Amino acid sequence: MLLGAIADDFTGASDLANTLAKGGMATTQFVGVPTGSERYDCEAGVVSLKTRSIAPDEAVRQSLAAVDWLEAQGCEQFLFKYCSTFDSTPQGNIGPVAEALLERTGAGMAAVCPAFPATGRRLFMGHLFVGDRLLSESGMENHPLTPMTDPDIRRWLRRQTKGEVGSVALDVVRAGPQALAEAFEARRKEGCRLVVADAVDDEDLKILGKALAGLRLITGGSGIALGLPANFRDAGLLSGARSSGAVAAGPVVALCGSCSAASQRQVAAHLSSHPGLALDPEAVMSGTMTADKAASWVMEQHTDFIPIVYSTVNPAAVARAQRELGREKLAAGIEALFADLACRLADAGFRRIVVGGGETSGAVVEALGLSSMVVGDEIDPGVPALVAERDGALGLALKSGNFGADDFFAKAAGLIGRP
Ligand SMILES: Nc1ncnc2c1ncn2[C@@H]1O[C@H](COP(=O)(O)OP(=O)(O)O)[C@@H](O)[C@H]1O
Ligand SMILES: O=C(O)[C@@H](O)C(=O)COP(=O)(O)O
Repeated sequence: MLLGAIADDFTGASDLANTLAKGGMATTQFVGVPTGSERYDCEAGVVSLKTRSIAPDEAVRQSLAAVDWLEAQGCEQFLFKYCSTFDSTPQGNIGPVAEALLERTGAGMAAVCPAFPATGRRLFMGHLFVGDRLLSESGMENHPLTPMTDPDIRRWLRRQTKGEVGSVALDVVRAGPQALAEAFEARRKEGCRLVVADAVDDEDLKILGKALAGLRLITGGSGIALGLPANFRDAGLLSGARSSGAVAAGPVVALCGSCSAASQRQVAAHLSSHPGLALDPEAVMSGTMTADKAASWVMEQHTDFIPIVYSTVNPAAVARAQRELGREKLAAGIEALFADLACRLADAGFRRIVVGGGETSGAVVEALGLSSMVVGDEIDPGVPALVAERDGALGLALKSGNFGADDFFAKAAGLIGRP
């Protein structure tokens, strides 16, 4: 393993794994920190954690366990992947985890860059934009767990860190890899251990990647990885072999626990020509709707029609249900139903599962007891086809709430395996 990454959620891990695989690295996504002494022969390993919204101390503990394991696998460069909208609170977890990783890896300084231009996330003068809006006016200011009320990533990160935060502006990035590497070194000498770098398009990210060659630690969204495979290729370290998992073959189901604007559009588009079962939160919490009932409904459908089970509703309905049933309890109840449903269907012979939502994906993949997934072709920007081993090949797609075109569910079903 050459490059070891730690991602703070499962769909984010999948997003990063997609970038690395597209760049030509044989990539494996791990479910949590693997136990045991097995050595994996992939070129990039991405450990998926669920640390974005937990207590900072626990996020640090899990991230350090991940970096120790990756180092034991032979990695010499490490990447901490967080959300392209920098999802975090004034307490963390990006700053505390990044500082702990700096310490553990012995890195003198690490770049910070959430930019992901393909999905409209751009960083200019330290300010993060989503499309043509500042982050704090993009809807992310209303995020239920990590409201992003300040678009200045330098200022936001400074609130989370003990050490100084520096920055390099776009003109320095565009001066090229050499000048940029010198600017990073200058910031390090000034005492900055985390340095926020602007990036507006993919070329900027490729320059960044080149400037970061050989550094022990990098942090960012998946965009920061765009230029990294070329460093390993130029050093003659890549085999050029495509990761080839077995092909999943069998019935398919889609599960969506994401309520994002993109997921609402995708579920509505899917329902116009495919069967769907809506999970009513009250029915889930009272036990009127169970995984057993949902599984029976799925099994009654013709799987060629890609049935979808979803809890997706608009923000007003989410707020109402959270008020009445309790936000955390409800989230956990719905996640548990999806997790149980996925297991029942996989046990019943379903071989392809498309999941919408980061927390939902984490719950499903953990319940399925998968340990790793081989990363295949891209379905839509940021979402690859995955194949895992569970009594034979199991095809998966883990979609970040905000990602994917309107026809995502049908398209993914066709790309993660065959009937
Ligand atoms: N109808 C609903 N009302 C309230 N909460 C819901 C509803 N449907 C899903 N949830 C919860 O909302 C959260 C959605 O998060 P997630 O799966 O990460 O999606 P996203 O990637 O869009 O953030 C999950 O914890 C899920 O259980
Ligand atoms: O960087 C991104 O935007 C994604 O990779 C990501 O982390 C998405 O998180 P969720 O929207 O919570 O799925």
